[in-house]
Amino acid sequence: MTKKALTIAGSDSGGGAGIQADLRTFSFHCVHGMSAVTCVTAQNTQGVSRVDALSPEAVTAQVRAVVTDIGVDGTKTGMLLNEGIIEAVAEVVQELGIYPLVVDPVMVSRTGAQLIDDRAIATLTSCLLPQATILTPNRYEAQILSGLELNNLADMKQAAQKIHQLGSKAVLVKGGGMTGALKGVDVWFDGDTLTVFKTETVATPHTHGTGCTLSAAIAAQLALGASPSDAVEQGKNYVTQALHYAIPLGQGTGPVGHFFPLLPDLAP
Ligand SMILES: Nc1ncnc2c1ncn2[C@@H]1O[C@H](COP(=O)(O)OP(=O)(O)O)[C@@H](O)[C@H]1O
Ligand SMILES: Cc1ncc(COP(=O)(O)OP(=O)(O)O)c(N)n1
Repeated sequence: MTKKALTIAGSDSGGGAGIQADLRTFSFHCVHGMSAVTCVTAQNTQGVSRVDALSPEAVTAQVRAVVTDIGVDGTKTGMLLNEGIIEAVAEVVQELGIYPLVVDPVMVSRTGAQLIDDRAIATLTSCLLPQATILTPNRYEAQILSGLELNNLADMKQAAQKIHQLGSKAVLVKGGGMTGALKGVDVWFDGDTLTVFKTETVATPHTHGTGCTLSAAIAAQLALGASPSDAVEQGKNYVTQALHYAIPLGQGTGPVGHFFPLLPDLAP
């Protein structure tokens, strides 16, 4: 039977991140992909120039429409943008019980710029994080959530354990924003086991969409029935492959190659 996955996230007009990356990732995994759009970004490989939010009601209407008719085997959230959308998403997730749930707490860009305001961060932390099967903060998001500075592996491990206390079942602190040998090293904590997930560091400047792609791949694996830690391991392998086939589009940071078996290897 066809498995179904839902992304609740923003649109990236450049096609590298957001719902565009999520739906490609779901397709790669042969999972039927559905979307509830939260906001529309005017974005390319060089950055985001404008963001328009949908109303919270428009977001939850999309979720209800697909859940009540088609059903959902795995859900992920991405860019939720503001307090109203976060509150509405947290409520509808709980009401409809659309778990397993991967929460990618999109708050800070790769360059360290804060994308949502402090009230939205507080609401995300109190309402949505405790519902997450797996929470996937990047380096900067993990710094905000843990109150720690992340400079080495010991810091990442400590942050994962501290963030776990916020209530998610498991936490994956992602290392794409770390430097040197730690770039691409992720740390997992589920309240019991502390695991370091490492593939290899891919030497490409074209890393746009890695976080969205990873959380979508994990949601797809969960929808297919994988355990949370197996879903992360598979998802990480997928992102690493997609990075090897990253596509040098535009003037800035190009997207990862979601359909790498069909693509030429363009890595330097
Ligand atoms: N250059 C790289 N080589 C290998 N893995 C990477 C690289 N950059 C990012 N990753 C991996 O991509 C995934 C997404 O992490 P990250 O880029 O930190 O997230 P975000 O896009 O949310 O900032 C993680 O598994 C991370 O380790
Ligand atoms: C619409 C939208 N959602 C999320 C992001 C962030 O993408 P992500 O894969 O987490 O990471 P970067 O590509 O920004 O490193 C986005 N840019 N747009």
